[in-house]
Amino acid sequence: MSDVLTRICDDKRAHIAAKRAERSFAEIDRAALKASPPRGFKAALRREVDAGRHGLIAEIKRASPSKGLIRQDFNPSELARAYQAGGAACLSILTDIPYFQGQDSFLVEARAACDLPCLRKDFMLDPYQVVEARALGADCILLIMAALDDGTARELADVAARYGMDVLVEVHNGEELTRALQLPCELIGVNNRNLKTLSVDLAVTEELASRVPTDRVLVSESGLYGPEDLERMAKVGAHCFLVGESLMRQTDVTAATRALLARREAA
Ligand SMILES: O=P(O)(O)OC[C@@H](O)[C@@H](O)c1c[nH]c2ccccc12
Repeated sequence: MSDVLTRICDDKRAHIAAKRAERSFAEIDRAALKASPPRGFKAALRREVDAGRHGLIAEIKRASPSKGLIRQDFNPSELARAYQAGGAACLSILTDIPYFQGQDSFLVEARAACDLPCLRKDFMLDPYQVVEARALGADCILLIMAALDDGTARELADVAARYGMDVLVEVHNGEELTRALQLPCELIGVNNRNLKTLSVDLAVTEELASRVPTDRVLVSESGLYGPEDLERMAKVGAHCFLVGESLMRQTDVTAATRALLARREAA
């Protein structure tokens, strides 16, 4: 039986082939070159960390393979504005359709509704998707080391750089981290969720954090619910966070974002 990540990536390859038949590479390339200029994603996170604050990447995600439907009342523009008002530094928007009920239009709408840099959250396997991300307005893309060989990861990172986008490189174990550190990418995301089994453990960030050089920006991803989880991650040197479900389940997203970022006076 194949694992979740393998199934997602197999479906993604078929999806990319269909997209390519609909809209040629030359066409999306033209759209990418005309797109609104990239907002600095990495710079926005660094600004927060340098000011002694938590750098939050707040995620717009309607559903997931592990949780099913997460949010009923789902309006990407409103969510983007709510996250910005609550103090998020950046946004992450799921565009994968079959597993996350995402849409490319969610990225376009969310970005247009706020000033925050936006990550296209998807399973990137082909340069076509990277150029398409820029055409949709993305400021950053995600590269998942568990889904990519070294050569492809390098190629996708190079394409992103050529189009002025930042790259968040995601790892889940020491071997993937070693490979990620060979890439010319400053944002290293440690995913507390194993994408093959979907199990979550915050100890993953604790185990890997000390191996991330201080000139990189460490982002702890997944399974973070309250300020105490952020403080736990901050203790091992992670000051940036990617949070989805816990915020998406709240009625008042702005208040929830503020509460998540609130730090104890003594801290
Ligand atoms: O909803 P959570 O547990 O707060 O997690 C957010 C984010 O880290 C998660 O959605 C994620 C991390 N890496 C991914 C890769 C693909 C899809 C989704 C993800």
